[in-house]
Amino acid sequence: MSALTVKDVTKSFGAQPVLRGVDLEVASGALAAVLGPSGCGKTTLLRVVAGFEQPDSGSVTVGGRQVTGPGRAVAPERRRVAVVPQEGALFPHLTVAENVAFGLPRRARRGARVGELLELVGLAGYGDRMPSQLSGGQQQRVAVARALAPAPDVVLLDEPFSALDAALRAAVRADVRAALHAAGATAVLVTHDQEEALSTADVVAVMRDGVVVQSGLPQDVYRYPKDVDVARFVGEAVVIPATVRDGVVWTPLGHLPLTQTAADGMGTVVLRPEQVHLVDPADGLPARVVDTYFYGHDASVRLEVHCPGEVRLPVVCRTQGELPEEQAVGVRIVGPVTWFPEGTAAA
Ligand SMILES: Nc1ncnc2c1ncn2[C@@H]1O[C@H](COP(=O)(O)OP(=O)(O)OP(=O)(O)O)[C@@H](O)[C@H]1O
Repeated sequence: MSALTVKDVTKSFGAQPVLRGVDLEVASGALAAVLGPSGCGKTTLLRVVAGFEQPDSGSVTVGGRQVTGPGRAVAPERRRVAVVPQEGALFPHLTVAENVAFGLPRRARRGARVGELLELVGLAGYGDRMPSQLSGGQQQRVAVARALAPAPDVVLLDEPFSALDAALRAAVRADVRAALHAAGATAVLVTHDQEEALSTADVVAVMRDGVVVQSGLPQDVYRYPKDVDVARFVGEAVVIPATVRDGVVWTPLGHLPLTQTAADGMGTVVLRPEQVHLVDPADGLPARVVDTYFYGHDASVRLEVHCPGEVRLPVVCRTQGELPEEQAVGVRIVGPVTWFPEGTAAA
């Protein structure tokens, strides 16, 4: 069953259309990421779901009850929707326990629930501290505990990790995800960080220019992007001109297997850097190293492949360490590539 359904929601600010028919469905208990570039309308969508903003048209259903629709606007506090803002926004003059209890009905504030929630977010024993005595990551966990306190139907998280430094972000992300799952909560996480969306969410909805252009499992969105823009947005993409003849795709890198069947015509194929394997120069297409970007866990190496017919093609691969510039290598493409016929492949 779906805990949240957004149907054809539109919203303009003055003459500027910001949401242009958003559809989104989140299954009960799932963590969905809404992923999109800055300004595509993510926060506005969240505000519409929370009830802070009334859309021009469309509907929002939470836990089977329509909360926004034609002639219908349930007040934010009556929606059973909780919001975790970018920076926790804890009450500075209340203790951690009091902050969490704030989300509970008055009669439940003295019971065991606050302790359970703090344990859920890994902060058992922190109840008497003041927010100023906590790290940024701990404050975000308290904000999540407070949001979960009234057992809302849906928790909305607006870029909740963006203020944390890189090392802390991954750990807090994992803990928050575990806490949401342990609580059985349905959640929507808004982010412009593709790695965060792919690694944290059960489903990813990619948003662009006020619409959800593709949603699905993180693996599917990454492997089978709907167009070249989505491919580029959810990860590094190698984009190559191609032609399909008799159902077979031809590229400057040779004949490559496709993820789907294709009608004859011109277009492009997209593959991922991890599909570009380095082999002995004698065993693959000849290439030379242009430069390397070192990321610690791996490195991204830009190559120029020397294809038949004097064609020079830029591709990217992943390696464990740097390679010297100008080094001669061989290249082999492994696994199927995604085909976009001309006209569908937004550049
Ligand atoms: N209250 C408002 N009045 C006028 N324009 C607004 C208002 N709220 C948002 N906008 C505009 O709507 C557009 C989308 O904003 P929104 O905050 O939803 O995008 P976003 O995808 O969340 O971006 P970011 O990742 O930068 O937060 C922006 O151009 C923004 O300036």
